[in-house]
Amino acid sequence: MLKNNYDFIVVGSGPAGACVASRLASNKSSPAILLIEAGIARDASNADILAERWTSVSLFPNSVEYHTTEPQKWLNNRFINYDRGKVLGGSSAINMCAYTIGPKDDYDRWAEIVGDASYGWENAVRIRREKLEAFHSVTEEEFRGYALPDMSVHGEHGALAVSIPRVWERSMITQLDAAKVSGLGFNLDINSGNPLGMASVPSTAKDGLRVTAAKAYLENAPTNLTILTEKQVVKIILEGKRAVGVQVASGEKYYASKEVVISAGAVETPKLLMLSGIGNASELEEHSIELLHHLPGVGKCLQDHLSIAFCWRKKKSDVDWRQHFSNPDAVEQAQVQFRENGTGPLSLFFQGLTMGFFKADEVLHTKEFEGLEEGMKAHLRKETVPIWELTCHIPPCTPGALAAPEHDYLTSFVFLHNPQSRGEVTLSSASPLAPPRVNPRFFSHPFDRLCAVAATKRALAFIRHPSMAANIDFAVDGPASDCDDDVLDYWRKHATSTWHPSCTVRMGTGEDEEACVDSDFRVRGLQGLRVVDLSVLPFLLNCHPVSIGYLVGEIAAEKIASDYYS
Ligand SMILES: Cc1cc2nc3c(=O)[nH]c(=O)nc-3n(C[C@H](O)[C@H](O)[C@H](O)COP(=O)(O)OP(=O)(O)OC[C@H]3O[C@@H](n4cnc5c(N)ncnc54)[C@H](O)[C@@H]3O)c2cc1C
Repeated sequence: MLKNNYDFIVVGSGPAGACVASRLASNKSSPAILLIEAGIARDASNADILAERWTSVSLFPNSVEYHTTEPQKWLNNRFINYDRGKVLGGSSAINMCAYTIGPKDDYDRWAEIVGDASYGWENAVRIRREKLEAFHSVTEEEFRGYALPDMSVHGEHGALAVSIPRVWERSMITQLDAAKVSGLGFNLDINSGNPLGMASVPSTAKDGLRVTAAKAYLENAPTNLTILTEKQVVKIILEGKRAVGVQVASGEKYYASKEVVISAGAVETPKLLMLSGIGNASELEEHSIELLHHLPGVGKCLQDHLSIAFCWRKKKSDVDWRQHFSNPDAVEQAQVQFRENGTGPLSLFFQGLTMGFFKADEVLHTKEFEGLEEGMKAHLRKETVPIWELTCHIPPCTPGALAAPEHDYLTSFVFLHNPQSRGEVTLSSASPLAPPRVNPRFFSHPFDRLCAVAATKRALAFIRHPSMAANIDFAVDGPASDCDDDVLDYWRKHATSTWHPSCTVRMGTGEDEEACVDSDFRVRGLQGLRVVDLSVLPFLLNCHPVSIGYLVGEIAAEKIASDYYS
């Protein structure tokens, strides 16, 4: 029978929560850990095939919390998709499996902002080498000139499988060769600490199968780790200024003699804190929630990466997957073959992506740049810090391409890094089952708009370079012209979130009035309560951040263990 008392309770089983729960449970003192997840425990053996990573949100509807933002004023008042994983493993079970860690300068900035070397590049490398990564590089000889992982910064025996494809698709090679000759820049290892240049990006996968946080950390859980699924935590129970347990929607209460750790993600964590009476006094008052602890920064400072897709019709096909995926019988056969012996089309398609991070120094000589605070300006000038990202090896997803699926397309995404727009997560009601209001205020900052124009022009210049243009017939979806107004108009009409919400329960020093947790993840002013997920980032790192979720989990587990068991 399920007991009610534990040493630690962890709420949410995404990359950060699964990692912290599993690492604490493995401590030699064998503490009793309860991990509570609102979503289902999806069978890891079902169709988690990497080649089908694009369809995970539609393939597993019962693993998704469907959501949109508030209307985005600077994006023509559009509602932007804000889905999240609601399943064991969190969003790692529905994401696109791109594994990037970002620039080393970001880590050192994080350490500097919060005054704690644990977050610096050196320690991040130690954790990835010793605990986190199980790097598989099985690339066949003929492709090795395109990827050479720097194994001095990667781990080989950690919890999370990270892989580079065995065989690379033709169109990826075209894109990487073009990056080499066009001046865009090429990178043999996007995760070396310097992400600048086009590269083949590794995946959180092994042998062509997605690896979720649940697979990496929760399979074969020790008996002192109890995992409860389909239980939504609706309240953190406080006794005075100490967290002592949680209550779930069905009414049961669970108690933690040591600590409660909230890892519900950057949207749900601030919501849960506010529902529990921890947040900005005036906002709680608006919803008649009793204020137990005034913490003004809860839900503030939301950051995310804005992105946009462009599409061109190709003259001739240089991909093999279009015909495959448009034939349902072939898809079914390939699934059977892949499940039987891991071979066939599904072992070849979309095993890798071409992706690169880039600077755009023209934005450094503008009034928008001059308007930024000095620390940010200095950071943007650092050697490894990008302004934008280009991803190319993507199936057609824009309206023009979807309307004529019988053709081959080049689809590219441009992402904005170092976003300056700041949003917030607020309550829509005091009911725990009501979705929160999410307002990223995308594109509200002039610097983001400036960078969108610069990034688009640079991306278009790459596609127009003869090495890429040789196979382009005409543009299908993109700005009407290269002039700034048309580029901005295209972004306003079509830009989307990259589903990288972060920074809503920000880590910081005592001088930062809106900082909610200290660098040991402790909620300021309370005992027995930590937040461990992407909410705590002081700024959104310039990468796809699942890697940072795992890193945060590993760092928190070390800190908590050292407080209780060293
Ligand atoms: C569609 C999509 C594609 C993405 N693609 C990529 C990619 O290719 N590469 C990359 O690096 N990143 C990607 N991301 C982002 C990445 O997956 C997330 O940044 C990462 O999973 C965040 O980790 P987390 O631990 O902070 O939270 P989450 O992964 O959000 O996990 C939080 C967990 O807490 C649970 N929970 C929430 N509230 C409660 C509650 N009240 N009680 C109990 N449980 C609760 C949720 O159900 C969820 O399982 C993508 C995200 C999405 C949605």
